[in-house]
Amino acid sequence: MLALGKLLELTLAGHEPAAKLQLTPEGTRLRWLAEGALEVTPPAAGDNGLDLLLSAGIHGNETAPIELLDRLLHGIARGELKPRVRMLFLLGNPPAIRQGERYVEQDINRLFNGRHEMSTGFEALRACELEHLAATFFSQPGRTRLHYDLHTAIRGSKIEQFALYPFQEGRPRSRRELARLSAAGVEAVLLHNKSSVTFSAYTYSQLAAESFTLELGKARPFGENQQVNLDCLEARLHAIIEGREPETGAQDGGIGDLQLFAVAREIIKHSDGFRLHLPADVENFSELPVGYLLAEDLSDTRWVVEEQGARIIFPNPRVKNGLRAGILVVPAADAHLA
Ligand SMILES: O=C(O)CCC(=O)N[C@@H](CCC(=O)O)C(=O)O
Ligand SMILES: [Zn+2]
Repeated sequence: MLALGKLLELTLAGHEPAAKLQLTPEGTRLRWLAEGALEVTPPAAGDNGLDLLLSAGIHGNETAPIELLDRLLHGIARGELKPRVRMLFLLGNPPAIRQGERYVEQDINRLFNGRHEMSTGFEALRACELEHLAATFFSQPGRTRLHYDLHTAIRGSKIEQFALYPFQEGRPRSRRELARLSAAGVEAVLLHNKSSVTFSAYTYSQLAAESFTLELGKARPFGENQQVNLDCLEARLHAIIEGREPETGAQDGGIGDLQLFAVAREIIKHSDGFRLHLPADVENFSELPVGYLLAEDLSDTRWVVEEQGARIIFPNPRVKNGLRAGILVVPAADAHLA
């Protein structure tokens, strides 16, 4: 196997490879760009015009997606997986991955879309570097751009695998991409309704990629991900990478059984007085009845459920003040698909 295929090993060891460029016998080029960053370029004759960015480890303790990228890269570096797409592999927060923590000083996934400029510390610098790496990768005109930012969640979920679709004013959601996600085993998609500071929001709004945050199960340490079943996604990624993706049914409008949700409200923690009235082990997509007192904060702020069919995702009272402590979602009435 080509040594550059061992991006995860290099990153865990904090090593810079001596040789930055390597070729497989078929002519696929692997180029190390920075810590945790590797570009894969197929032979020109086989290139099908897709630029695919796969990122994981934006949160350092979400290891199943990191292991998935590691398997894909090993396959490419061994010549078993033969890419027909340009690819950029990014391991988002190497120090946090080494420590097995979500982040070290601050959550990188709150520092994109320029937010890093208002902050300090290495995570702000890394967010800036990741933006540049993605912008350079997606700078070639006339190509199709796709970004999957792979995560696992802090808690269990009633819907195991789901995606979050960023928002940009006036831009319709892609039926084709939703069908592709459905075929990859994703069961639900949450449609954001405002711009955001996540990595997928940045590549979607600034780099014109089709971008998604994928939540693939519950976060566990390296080697303990037997319960996270990535078989369906992995098979679909193999097919995308090798340019042999079966028809998704999107042409006849089909997105299968994919459930679509809209953001009703984001719950923001404003102070240390914030109290979330949910059991510690509540699962994502748990339904909440109308009238339920979800949270309270200083100055008599009360978050009471008003929406029929509301469900909670990502409840987390431990976030820093000013950040999102949960999202209330409802079934999407109008998805505006193209
Ligand atoms: O499990 C949780 O509470 C958080 C899971 C997580 O990290 N989710 C992402 C979603 C990003 C998005 O809204 O697209 C995040 O919060 O960064
Ligand atoms: Zn995450």
